[in-house]
Amino acid sequence: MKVTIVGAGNVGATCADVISYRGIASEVVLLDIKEGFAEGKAMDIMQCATTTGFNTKVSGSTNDYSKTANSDVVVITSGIPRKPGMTREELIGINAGIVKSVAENVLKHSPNTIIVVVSNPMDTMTYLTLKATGLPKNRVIGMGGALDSSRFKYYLSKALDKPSNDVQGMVIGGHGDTTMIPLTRLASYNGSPVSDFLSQEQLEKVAADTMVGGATLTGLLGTSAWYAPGASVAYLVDSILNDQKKMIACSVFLEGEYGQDDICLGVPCIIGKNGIEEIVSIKLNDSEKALLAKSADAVRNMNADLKSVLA
Ligand SMILES: NC(=O)c1ccc[n+]([C@@H]2O[C@H](COP(=O)([O-])OP(=O)(O)OC[C@H]3O[C@@H](n4cnc5c(N)ncnc54)[C@H](O)[C@@H]3O)[C@@H](O)[C@H]2O)c1
Ligand SMILES: O=C(O)C[C@H](O)C(=O)O
Repeated sequence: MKVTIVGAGNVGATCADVISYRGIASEVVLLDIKEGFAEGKAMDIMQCATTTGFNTKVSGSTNDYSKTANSDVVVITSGIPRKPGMTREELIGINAGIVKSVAENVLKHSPNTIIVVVSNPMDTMTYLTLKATGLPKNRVIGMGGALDSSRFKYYLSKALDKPSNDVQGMVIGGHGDTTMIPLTRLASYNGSPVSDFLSQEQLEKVAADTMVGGATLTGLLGTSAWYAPGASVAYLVDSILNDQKKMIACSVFLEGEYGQDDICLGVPCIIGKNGIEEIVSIKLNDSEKALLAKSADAVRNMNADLKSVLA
C-alpha cells in the first residue's frame, strides 16, 4: 500500500515517521516544493529502519508528482502553519491556492486515491478540495477530530489523574479555537460517565483547554504542533489502509446529516478502505445541537472566502 504525503515539514515528516515505524504502509513518498527537503527527510527516516526495525520504503521528491503515482492515500499537509497569536482561519489566503493546486496535481497521477486534508483552516480546505476536484465525498477526509479528541482525552486524563488510554471521548464540530465541541456529556472513564468523577467546573475547564489545545502549543513552540498531529493522521491512514472501520470524528461533506448541508464539518465517521464509509448519527441534546449549528455557521462564513479560488 502506497501513501503520499505532500508537505515534508513538521506534520508531514512526523506522519511519515509514524507510518513507517508502525508498518502501516509498504511505501511512503514525501513531496515538498523546497529543493531537496523531502529527499532529506526521507533519507533521515530511512536511516532509522535498522535501529527501530521497519521495512517501509520512504522516498522523497522535489515537486515531481510522477513519483506519487498510484497512491492509495494522499495526505495534504502543504501550506503555512500559524504563529503565536494567530487563528487557523488567518491562513486561508495562502493555503487555499496551495491546497487546490496540490489536490489537482495528485489526482493526475493517482486518480483513484483517497485524500486526507490536514492544512488549515482544515474544514474549509476539505470543502475546497472536494469542490475543486469533484471527488465523491467518501474520498475527501478532513483530519482534525482525531487530534482534537486525543487532546480531549489527554486533558480528561489529567483531570482524572488516570491513564489516557482508560478514557473515551470525542470532539465534533469545526477544527477551530471557538468551533470545536468536546462532548463532555458522553465522555467516559472505562465506561462510567466522567461526570461521576469530575465536577461541572472541572469538565468546563477540560473543554476550554481542549478547544485552545492547538493555540496553547503554538504559544509554547512558536509554530504549531506536529507530534500529535502527525500521529493522528497516521491513525486515520491506518484505519483506511487496513480497513479497520474505526469510528473517528472527521471533517466530511454533509448533505442533510446533523441538519447541515453543503459544508465539511467534523462528525463521527466509520473509516475503512473506501474512506468515509458511514456518517454515524449520534444523539445530541439540545445544547450540543445548538453548538453544532453555531460551529457550522462559522465554518460556512469562512467557506464564503473561497469564492475567488473556486471561480
Ligand atoms: N488539521 C490539523 O489537525 C492540523 C494539525 C497540525 C498542523 N496543521 C496544518 O498543517 C499545515 C502544515 O503544518 P506544518 O507544521 O507541517 O508546517 P511546515 O511549515 O513545517 O510544513 C509545511 C511544508 O509545506 C511545504 N509546501 C508549501 N507549499 C507547498 C506546495 N505548493 N507543494 C508542496 N509542498 C509545499 C513547505 O515547503 C513546508 O515544508 C499547516 O497549515 C498547519 O496549520 C493542521
Ligand atoms: O493549532 C494549529 O494551528 C495547528 C493544528 O490545527 C493543531 O490543532 O495543532
